[in-house]
Amino acid sequence: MTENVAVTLDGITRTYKSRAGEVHALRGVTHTFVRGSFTAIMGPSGSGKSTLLQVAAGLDRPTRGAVAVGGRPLGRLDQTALTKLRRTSMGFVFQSYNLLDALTAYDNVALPARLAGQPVRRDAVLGALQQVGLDGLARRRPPELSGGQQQRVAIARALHSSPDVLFADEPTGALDRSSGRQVLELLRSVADEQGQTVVMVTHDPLAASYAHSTLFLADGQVVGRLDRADATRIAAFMSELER
Ligand SMILES: Nc1ncnc2c1ncn2[C@@H]1O[C@H](COP(=O)(O)OP(=O)(O)OP(=O)(O)O)[C@@H](O)[C@H]1O
Repeated sequence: MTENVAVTLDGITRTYKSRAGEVHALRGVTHTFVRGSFTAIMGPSGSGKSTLLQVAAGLDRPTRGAVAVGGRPLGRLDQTALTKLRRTSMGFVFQSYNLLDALTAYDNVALPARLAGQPVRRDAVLGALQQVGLDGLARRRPPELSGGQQQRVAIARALHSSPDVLFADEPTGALDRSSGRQVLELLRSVADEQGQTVVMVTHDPLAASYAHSTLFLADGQVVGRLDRADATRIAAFMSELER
C-alpha cells in the first residue's frame, strides 16, 4: 500500500506561541495524499491552509504528530537530510513567481540545481519548459513574459528536479482567468499524465474544481472533502463554512 502514498499527515498539531497567547493553527489533522492525486485545500482565512502546506512540505515542523513523504518520516531527518529530500522529492510554486528578472527562463529553471552544485542537463531544462508549453521562449527574461507565462516558468523550475510532490500555494492568485486556467490544466496534467502528486492551497472554487478532490479546513481541522466536484458545489460548501 505504502508505494501508493505520497504524503501522510498523522495527528498534526501546530501551535504558535505569540505575545497574545497560543494560536492553534492546526488541531489534529490526519490525511493521506495518494500518489498521482491532485488535491485542493480550501477553508476560510486563518483556517490553517498555509500552515498545513508548510508542515507537509517540511518547511515547518509540527508541534505534535508525524509527517512522512514517500514513506520517509520527516521528524527523524536532520536539517541537511530534510533539505536534500525537499530538493529531490518536492517542488514549490507560490502566488508570486519568485523568478530572477536578470536571468532567462532557461536559467531560472536551471538555477536551483546550479545553486545546489548539481550538474544541469540541457535536455532536462528544455524538457521542463516543454512540459509547461514554453520551450520556444527559453531565452526570454521574466519581464518579457506574461504573468501566466512567468508562473509556468516557475512551475517548470519546480518540475525540473522531477519531484514526487508539487506543493502550490495560491498559484493562480495573481493571474487572470484564462492564464489561471492554463496553469490549472497544467497542474492537472502533472498529476494525470506524470503521476506526480499535487497539493494546492486556493481560495478559488473554480481553481479547486480542477483538482481530483478538495479538502476543507476550518479552525485548524479537516471538516470536509469533496471528490470530483464542480465549482458550484465547492463554492456552496465554502459558503456553509463561512456562515
Ligand atoms: N508565525 C505565526 N505566528 C503566530 N501565528 C501564526 C503564524 N502563522 C500563522 N499563524 C496563525 O495561524 C492560523 C492559521 O494561519 P494560516 O496562514 O495557516 O491560515 P490560512 O488558512 O492559510 O489563511 P489565509 O487564507 O488568510 O492565508 C492563523 O490564526 C494565523 O494568524
